[in-house]
Amino acid sequence: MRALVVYESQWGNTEKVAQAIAAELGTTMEVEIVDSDAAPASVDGFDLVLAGGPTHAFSMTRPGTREDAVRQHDAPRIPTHGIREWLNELAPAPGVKAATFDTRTNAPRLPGSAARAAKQELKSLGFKIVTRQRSFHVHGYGGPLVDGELERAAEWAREVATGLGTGSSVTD
Ligand SMILES: Cc1cc2nc3c(=O)[nH]c(=O)nc-3n(C[C@H](O)[C@H](O)[C@H](O)COP(=O)(O)O)c2cc1C
Repeated sequence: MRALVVYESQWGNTEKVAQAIAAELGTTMEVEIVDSDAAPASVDGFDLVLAGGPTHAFSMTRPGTREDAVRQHDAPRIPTHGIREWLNELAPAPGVKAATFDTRTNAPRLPGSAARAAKQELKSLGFKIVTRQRSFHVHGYGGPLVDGELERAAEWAREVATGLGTGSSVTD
């Protein structure tokens, strides 16, 4: 079993969550973790794909929201290719297993989720969603992560690994 974890991150919170997920999956399978800017255009050779990014304006980031993060909130880095752009260019992969995650601000609690939007894109590319998407919370916009979120990330990764064996797919 080979897994690919693709993440996008401006302050590093989603990156930390992705690393916790990759480390947990790595106890039972081979895992590659890449930034969305460096993610491959095809997932050939992978059996499982996990994609995660920050929630911006109730969904996946866009170039404009990433610029706002830098200009208005002093984010230290700006991806040129977020998860949205990566998915837009990704080759279809019928039957490849997948799940999505995101980070969101803890206060105020807002509706919408990058993970939900990314899941819909993966489904339309033929991926089989094996576990319900999961959100992890940060303080404010820049973080840090709320206490316990990295443990929740590892727990979610164990759920994903367990879901691989059941053969069922998640539809909502
Ligand atoms: C322009 C912008 C829009 C945002 N919109 C939302 C939102 O709609 N809902 C939410 O929960 N958090 C929102 N956030 C907070 C981000 O989700 C938060 O910055 C992110 O989780 C940090 O992750 P990172 O360190 O990986 O970049 C927004 C942040 C920015 C900069």
